Amino acid sequence: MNKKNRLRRTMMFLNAQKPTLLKDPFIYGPDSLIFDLEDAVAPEEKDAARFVLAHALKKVDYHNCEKVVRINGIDTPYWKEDIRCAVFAGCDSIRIPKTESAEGVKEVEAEIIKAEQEAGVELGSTLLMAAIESALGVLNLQEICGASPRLFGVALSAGDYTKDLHTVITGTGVELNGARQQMIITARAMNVQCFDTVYTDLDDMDGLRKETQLIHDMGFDGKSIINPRQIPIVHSVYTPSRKDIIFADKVVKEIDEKRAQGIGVFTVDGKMIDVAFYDGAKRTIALAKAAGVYQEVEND
Ligand SMILES: CC(=O)SCCNC(=O)CCNC(=O)[C@H](O)C(C)(C)COP(=O)(O)OP(=O)(O)OC[C@H]1O[C@@H](n2cnc3c(N)ncnc32)[C@H](O)[C@@H]1OP(=O)(O)O
Ligand SMILES: O=C([O-])CC(=O)C(=O)O
Ligand SMILES: [Mg+2]
Repeated sequence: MNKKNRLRRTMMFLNAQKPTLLKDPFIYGPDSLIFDLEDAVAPEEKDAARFVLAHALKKVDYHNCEKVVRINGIDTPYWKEDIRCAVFAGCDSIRIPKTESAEGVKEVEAEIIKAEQEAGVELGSTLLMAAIESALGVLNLQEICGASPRLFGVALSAGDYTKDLHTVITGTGVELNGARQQMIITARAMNVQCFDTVYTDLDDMDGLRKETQLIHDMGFDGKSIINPRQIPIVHSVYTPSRKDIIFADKVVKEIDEKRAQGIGVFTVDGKMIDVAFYDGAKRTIALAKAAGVYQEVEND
C-alpha cells in the first residue's frame, strides 16, 4: 500500500493544544492521528495550540502513525496560518473541515504549495482529506473527490452534518445512512478512501461495535475516533480474521490454478467462486499484511 492508500482503520482526533495528549498517543496504536486545531480549540487559544503542535510534530517520534492536522475552516481567519504551521512542522496530511466545493479544496491546495515551497518540503508530499459536514458537501462530493491529486479520502462528520439537516445524532443511523451510501459510492467511483464519523458515546462500546460493523459492511475504509478505548473495537472489526485470511488465500490460489486449467467457476469450502471474487480476496490479504496479521497465519 502506498502513502495515499495506506491503512486507515482508525483516525484518532486529539486536541492539538494539550501536551499530555500530544506526547505519546502512538502507544495506543491508531493508524492515523488527527491533531485538531478546529473545534477542540477555543478561538482565543488558536495561536497557543499552533505553537504547541509545531513543537510536538518536530520533536515527537509518532512511529507508524500518520500525522494529520485538522485546520480551521476556510471561512475563518485561522486556516492559512494552520497550514503554514503544519507543513513547516512536518505533518503528513491536512484535513479540511466543512468542505463544500472543489474550489475550497483547490484554495487549500494552493496554500499548501506555498508553504511547501517556503519550508523546502518536497512539493506534493503533503496529502489532503476532506470532511463532509453539510448537505451541500454531500451534493458536491464528486467534484470534491476529484479536486486534487493529493486528496486521499473523504470523511463524514456527523455533528455538523446533523445540525445542517435540522436533526441530531440518534444512534440508529437513520439520519446518516443516506449520506453514508452516497459517500461510499462516490468515493469508490473516484478512487479515494472513505471514512465514517466519530462515535461520541464513550460508554457505549456495544453501540460503537455495531456502528463500525455497519460502516465496514457498507465498504468504508475506517472511522474517525475520539478516544484510545475505541481503537481495539474498530480494529477488531477491520482486521481480517484468521478464517478470512485462510479463505482468501485459498480463493486466490484456486482461481489461479483453475484459470490455468480453463475452469471459470467452481466451489471453495462449499461457496461458488469465479473471477469476480479475485480482487476482494487479494484486498483481504493486503489488509491482513498491512495490519500485521498475515504473517502469523502464513507461519502456522
Ligand atoms: C465533533 C468533533 O469535532 S470531534 C473532534 C474534536 N474532539 C476531540 O479532539 C476530542 C478528543 N478526545 C478527547 O479529548 C478525550 O478522549 C475526551 C475529552 C473526550 C475524554 O477524555 P477522558 O475522560 O480523559 O478519557 P479517558 O478517561 O478514556 O482517557 C484515558 C487515557 O487516554 C488519554 N486520551 C483520551 N483521549 C485521547 C485522545 N483523543 N488522544 C490521545 N490520548 C487520549 C487520556 O489522556 C488518558 O490518559 P492517561 O491514562 O495517561 O491519563
Ligand atoms: O469529523 C467528525 O466526525 C467530527 C466532526 O467534526 C463532526 O462530527 O462535526
Ligand atoms: Mg465538525
